[in-house]
Amino acid sequence: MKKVLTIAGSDSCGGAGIQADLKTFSAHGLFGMSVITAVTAQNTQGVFGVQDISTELIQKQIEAIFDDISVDAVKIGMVSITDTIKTIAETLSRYQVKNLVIDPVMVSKSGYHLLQPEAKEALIRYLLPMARVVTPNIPEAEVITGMKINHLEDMKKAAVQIYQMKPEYVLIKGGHLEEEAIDLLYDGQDFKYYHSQRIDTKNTHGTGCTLSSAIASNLAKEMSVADAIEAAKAYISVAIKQSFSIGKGVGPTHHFYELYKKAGLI
Ligand SMILES: Nc1ncnc2c1ncn2[C@@H]1O[C@H](COP(=O)(O)OP(=O)(O)OP(=O)(O)O)[C@@H](O)[C@H]1O
Ligand SMILES: Cc1ncc(COP(=O)(O)O)c(N)n1
Repeated sequence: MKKVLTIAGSDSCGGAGIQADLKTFSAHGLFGMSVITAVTAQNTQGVFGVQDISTELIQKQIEAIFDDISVDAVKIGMVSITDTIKTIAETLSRYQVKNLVIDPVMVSKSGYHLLQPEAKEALIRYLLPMARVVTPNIPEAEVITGMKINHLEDMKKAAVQIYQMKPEYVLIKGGHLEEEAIDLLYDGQDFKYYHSQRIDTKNTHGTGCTLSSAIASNLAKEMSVADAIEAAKAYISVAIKQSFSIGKGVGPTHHFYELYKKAGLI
């Protein structure tokens, strides 16, 4: 059984963060594990409070896993503050970490700053160079590069700039584009596009968390990066199509991979 770890924040309403990640791992038939960086009080309408976990406990969670268990892939999501980032980078650097996917979570769909703006530099400096794949959405790619992204040509320029920050692959997600939801992969040489029809729904809470966890799951299964993203894109597209309303705001995606496969949806 392949084992996948998420290092991220808890989302009390279960649509994003640790909860979305663990559901995605299970839906891929994998064993999921978690290191919780922060606990958020959150629902479909907003984030109402955040408690960062101490750096001591974050370090101990990581050590407890890696000292005992072999980990086939790791996904990093919400990391909140500079101290958390430094602790994660320092602790992970003591282990052979395979297939690290970093989703540089910054602002929630409801507009809450899940990464303190001043922690951006630490994310770039300490975490990005450890990544096999980094998966910014367009607003995150804008913050990381300092450039405005309006169309595909801008996405390409941003991908080249982020690649210089030393991840192995850059995937810029086009969920925030107006037309098609095109994602762009750059490996330092070539660009690859992942197309999907834009699905007309407001229920996209946790789409980025789900996509990055699906990529980590597929990498754990020893797929190539290009194939892992292709399969993850198929997964998120169906998960968005099957999304539903819980509460009054932005609802979650739905995770039933095996069911989707049997139904011929993937
Ligand atoms: N309405 C949509 N229809 C189809 N695909 C979408 C839609 N919205 C997002 N996607 C896809 O979902 C994936 C996640 O992209 P998105 O840009 O939403 O990430 P994100 O903003 O980081 O998500 P989050 O912040 O909710 O975690 C990408 O593959 C993107 O193309
Ligand atoms: C703990 C946590 N991690 C990540 C997100 C981003 O997801 P979204 O942009 O859909 O709000 C979130 N809302 N909460």
